[in-house]
This record gives sequence, C-alpha cells and structure tokens, in this order.
Amino acid sequence: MSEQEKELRVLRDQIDTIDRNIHELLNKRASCAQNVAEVKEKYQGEQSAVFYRPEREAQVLRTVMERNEGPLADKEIARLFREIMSVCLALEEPMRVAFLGPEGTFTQQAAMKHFGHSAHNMPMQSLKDVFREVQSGAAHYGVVPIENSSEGVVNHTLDLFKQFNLKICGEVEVPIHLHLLLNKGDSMDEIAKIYSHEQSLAQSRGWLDARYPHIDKVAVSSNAEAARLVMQEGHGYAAVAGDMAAELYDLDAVVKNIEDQADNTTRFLIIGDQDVGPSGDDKTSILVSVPDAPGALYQLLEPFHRYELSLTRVETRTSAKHSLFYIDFEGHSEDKLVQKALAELTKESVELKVLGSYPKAVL
Ligand SMILES: O=C(O)C(=O)C[C@]1(C(=O)O)C=C[C@@H](O)C=C1
Repeated sequence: MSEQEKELRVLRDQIDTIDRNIHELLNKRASCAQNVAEVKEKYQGEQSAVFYRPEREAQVLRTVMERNEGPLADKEIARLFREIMSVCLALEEPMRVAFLGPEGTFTQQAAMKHFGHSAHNMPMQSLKDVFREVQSGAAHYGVVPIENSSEGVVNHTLDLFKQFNLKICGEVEVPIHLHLLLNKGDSMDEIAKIYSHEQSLAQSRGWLDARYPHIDKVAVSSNAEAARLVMQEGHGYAAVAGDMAAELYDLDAVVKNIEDQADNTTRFLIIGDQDVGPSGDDKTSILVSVPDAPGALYQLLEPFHRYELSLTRVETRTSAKHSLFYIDFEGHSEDKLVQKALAELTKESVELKVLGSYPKAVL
C-alpha cells in the first residue's frame, strides 16, 4: 500500500465511523418526528391534525445557521437540514404541493427549496388552479409567484387572494439565473430561433440584443416549455431558461447567467388553509380597502408608523368604488402592537382581510 493509500485509508475509516453515527442519529430523529405526529393526532379532536409547522421549521433552520461554525457555509448546512425535515415530515404525512407548472419552472424550484425533495409535486396549468386545488383540499399547500425584483408584482396572484379564502403560510425567495440552452453538441453560431417566457426574454433583453440582434425571439407559456420545444425541434433552436429546465430536457447551458440584473430574484408565497404561529421573525400580509378620498393611503399607513411596524411592501389595486391596498409588514398578528394597528385599520376600512402571518424567508 502506498503512503497516499495509507493516509486515505485512515481518513476514510474516520468518515465511515462518522457516517454510522449520522445514520443512526438521522433514524433517531425520524422516529422522534413520528412520535410528534402521534402527539399531534392525539390532541387534534375532530379536526384533522396539522403536520406541517412552518414556524418550527424556520426556527430549526435559523438555529442551525446561527450555531454553524463551518467549514460548511450557513446556507449549505441549512439546505441539508431542510432536506432532513422534508423526509421527517413525509414520514408524518407526505405533503401534496401544487405550483404553477409545468415541471422545470422556477416555481417548482421554489416549491422544492421550501418543502425539500420529499414533497409530492402537483404542477398546475394556471395560478387559479393552484388556489383551487388548495381550497378543495386536493393539495395541502400551493406555491405562487408574488413579485420579481425587476418585473414587479404579480397582480394576478394578488387578485386571487380576493376570490379565495386562503392563508399565506410562508414565503420563499429564489435567485433567478437564466442560461442560454442548446441541444447537446449544437453550436451557438447556428441559432435560428430563441424561445422563452416573455418575462425571461425581458430579463435577458440586454444580453440577447447584443449577442443575437437579428434572431427571432419567441415568447411561449413558460421557460420550461421553451426548453421542451428546443429538445423537440432539435438543431438550430435555443431556449432561455433555468437549471431545472436544462436538467429536465437534457440541454446544455452554453452561456450561464445571461440575466441583465445579477441580483434578479423572485419571491413566492406558500398558500394553505392554516394559521401559522409566531416564529420570532415574521411578516404579516393584509388586503385592505378604504373609501376613495384624498390622503386615504396616508391615513391607512399612519398607525404602522405610530406602532413602529416596518412596511415591506405596499401595492395599490384598482377597484370600482374603493381603493384597495395589499400591504406586507414586519410582525405577527399575535403581537400586541400588530393587533392594535389592525384594530385601528379595521375602523378606517371598508374591508380588511388578514392574509396571514408567516416566518420571513430563511434561505
Ligand atoms: O416539530 C414538529 O412539529 C415536527 O413535526 C417535526 C419537524 C422536524 O422534522 O423538525 C417536521 C415537520 C414540521 O413541519 C416541523 C418540524
């Protein structure tokens, strides 16, 4: 045995021992989660038990990141624990998660980032179908895009909160990295047509116009569909899409990260039929309509200032008679100051709908 082999043998023996310990501990943790499930069921009474607890998951992930001393990066170690909780939750009850499909979109990436790989994916054809599946109970939770750092808010999602009686149970942020995808072996110099979703075309417009000013750019229903078309149509076609689409349709990312803004991020919401307890670092979202009058928004926002509640987003929506606002702020609906502010808002408004309090995105 060479010196190198001897040294490797010693280190690999250490890894084997560590793996045995990790393995044993993982199964111990999983058994513990099964016991948690039994306790949840025992005290649930007539209603069905709620197994997924976003506030607890956020606390676990924050604790993991706080105590992390490396060499693994905070986000990497948290990602591992994310998957551990995903398999533990699947032992309690496999989660059915609906999202705006098809498979391979950034929304699916968001669903996996939030629920891990053990959740059961349910790609839907429209945002409305996602809401419908969750409301009917066919899906436990749904994942819908709410805003993109360069394109702004997804108004359709906001409007669906008015139509459906669902709660926001969480948020997840996904950095949007767009790549130029080709069939394996194809040349970048022989592209005749480029497919993508219109938002992705807009988000990489600068790069596309500089590199391919005279090539047809065709908007399709999603960037996963763009990747599928490239796979189907073969030579001479390209797609602008993300990693998941590239993997799903076995395409090569010949140029990576062609988005014009390097910090291009989309925020997604987790919707469900559940009130989430405080995690210690939460946000609350409300929909509120007030009579049309000068200074209506100022009056509405004043209590937030007085109670020192930080606003993270204010969106105005048009409505026939009233002004409608979608407001996100820091704090939980069980917090005293939040309750005071909401009570004052109720007096001023025609209608106030608390869409939910939920943990701030951890990863
Ligand atoms: O603490 C719980 O309620 C659990 O069910 C355990 C656990 C975990 O694996 O840590 C699993 C699923 C929940 O969403 C939260 C946490």
